[in-house]
Amino acid sequence: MEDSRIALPIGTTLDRYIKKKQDEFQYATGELSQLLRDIALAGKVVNREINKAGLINIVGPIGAQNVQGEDQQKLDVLANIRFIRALTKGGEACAIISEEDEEITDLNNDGKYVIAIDPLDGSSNIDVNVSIGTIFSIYRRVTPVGTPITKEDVMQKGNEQAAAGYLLYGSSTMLVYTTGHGVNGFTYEPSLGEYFLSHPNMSIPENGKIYSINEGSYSSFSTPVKSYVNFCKENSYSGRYIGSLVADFHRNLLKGGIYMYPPTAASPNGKLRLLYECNALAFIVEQAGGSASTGEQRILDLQPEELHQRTPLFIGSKNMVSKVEEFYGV
Ligand SMILES: O=P(O)(O)OC[C@H]1O[C@](O)(COP(=O)(O)O)[C@@H](O)[C@@H]1O
Ligand SMILES: [Mg+2]
Ligand SMILES: [Mg+2]
Repeated sequence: MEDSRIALPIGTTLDRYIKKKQDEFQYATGELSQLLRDIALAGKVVNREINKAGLINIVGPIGAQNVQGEDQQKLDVLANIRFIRALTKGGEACAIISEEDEEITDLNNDGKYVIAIDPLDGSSNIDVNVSIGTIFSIYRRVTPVGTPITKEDVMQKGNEQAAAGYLLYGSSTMLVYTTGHGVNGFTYEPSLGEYFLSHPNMSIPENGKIYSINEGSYSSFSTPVKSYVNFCKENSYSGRYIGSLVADFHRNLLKGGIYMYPPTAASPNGKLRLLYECNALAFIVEQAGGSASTGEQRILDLQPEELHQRTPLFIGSKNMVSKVEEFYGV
């Protein structure tokens, strides 16, 4: 017999939710909704491939490097193909910036939106069956529809995002997104092939006791970062670091915490990319009541100069991020 303590009524599907919000906020004429559906659909395909990755020879490196000199994994490349294909077929996107492509992928000049995407985040965890994700940002183009896209369309500040989200391929698969009216999370039910609203109006605790950082690089952290890490230890915070940004971020969003990727000897500007990693999560965290900073400046105010630009990132519970900024002297 079903236990009423654990059996939840299955309610709102992603499709129904998007439709309802579109009617409520009229945030678009339907194209933005369609883009979210396209991304959600590609996410289902990628999820299926990840689930059987070890069985169909798609784990491991592909033998090439991306523009940033990182070894591409087979799944990085496959996920990139899946998302680009879905966004191309949809017709709403005029351009895509991807971690896996050196240049902008030009699509339909009649599309109104520019997409920035990290198709597979947490590549080093693919082969070891640990949670990985996809991160995306959606911007409205600034040049007239029907004309070729320009640098202006692509190099927009994070605070211009129309929507942003991530897919987390974890112990369950989730889609979390915002269109600037709060953050909502949907859990994928594979047997029904549907995402259902499971985490409405997500908000991050103002204070947290989890810190996530690759402490192996401690010796090359700057003094403010070392001081903050020591502060976390003195206060007996829990150290939790999966090494998949999406997964670390998602845990901290639910529980309260901070994720940090500061400048290190190996990555003097930090490792994470502004356009397709940091901006999306910064928009989400702010919509959930948290903050995202370089240590000295709000992430969403940064003016991008390059497609694959990196930035230091401190993101999570508001009071934790302001404590880091205090150590920076902000
Ligand atoms: O191994 P490190 O240096 O701690 O870096 C881990 C970080 O690198 C990333 O894997 C970078 O993302 P990609 O896997 O998309 O390149 C983040 O997900 C993660 O938080
Ligand atoms: Mg990534
Ligand atoms: Mg990636």
